[in-house]
Amino acid sequence: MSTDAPVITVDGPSGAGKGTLCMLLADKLSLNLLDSGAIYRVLALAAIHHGVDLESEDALVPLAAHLDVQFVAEGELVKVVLEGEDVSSELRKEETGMAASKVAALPRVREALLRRQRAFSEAPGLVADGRDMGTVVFPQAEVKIFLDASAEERANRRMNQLQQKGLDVNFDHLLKEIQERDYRDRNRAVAPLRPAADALVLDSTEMSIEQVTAQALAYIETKLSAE
Ligand SMILES: Nc1ncnc2c1ncn2[C@@H]1O[C@H](COP(=O)(O)OP(=O)(O)O)[C@@H](O)[C@H]1O
Ligand SMILES: Nc1ccn([C@@H]2O[C@H](COP(=O)(O)OP(=O)(O)O)[C@@H](O)[C@H]2O)c(=O)n1
Repeated sequence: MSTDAPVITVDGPSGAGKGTLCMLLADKLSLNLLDSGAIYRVLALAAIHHGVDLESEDALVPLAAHLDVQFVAEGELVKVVLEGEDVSSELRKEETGMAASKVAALPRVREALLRRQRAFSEAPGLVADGRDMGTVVFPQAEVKIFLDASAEERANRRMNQLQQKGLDVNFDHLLKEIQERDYRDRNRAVAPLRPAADALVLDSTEMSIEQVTAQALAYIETKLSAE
């Protein structure tokens, strides 16, 4: 991978803070951003809208290969348009995340989405957020980070996030959903969630967003200056 367009991967389970960290890193380092989870979420929504069974690999592969999605930057936010329809708010719902983890368990579906994800790697470089960025999609990435936190802390963060949006949420229900999604992501046959052998593992359970960002930036600087 060319150092003209370095790739920084951030993988980890739901609620660990990947999206937050990646946005800050892309902003501070002026790099492109890939939210790979959004692609799996969009595919799950496309399947639901078209009445396609979330476990039918044969029906999902062509949908994945021809996914008509646009990510439109609108100031700080990104509007997600699926087949001409703004699906941004539907995209972030917990049930969409759960549906995404079902379609993401299918090997040929993952294969069909590989090229689309790799196309994000262009100058001046990329920060890639997901589950298999460092292990499968960008195995040659210059910098790999695996961001973790306890399931209880992640459920707590998700609860606060949803409450801030004015949604009524139940901690036990969220924790159960997070654990179910973790199990599916960690135990699937292809591209399971695990740290790459050469990743820095950061446990953010007891860390603030500022501390995580500072540690990640220091690590990135060390790695990129050693290239
Ligand atoms: N280190 C942290 N400490 C406390 N809250 C955090 C931390 N990192 C992220 N958060 C908050 O937790 C929630 C989930 O973070 P997010 O970045 O969406 O996680 P992920 O992308 O890994 O699912 C957000 O509301 C975010 O502001
Ligand atoms: N690179 C990726 C990204 C997401 N996914 C799947 O997509 C689901 C939603 O991902 P996400 O990153 O948007 O979820 P959160 O971490 O934001 O909850 C995950 O639970 C995974 O099953 C994946 O399999 N591979």
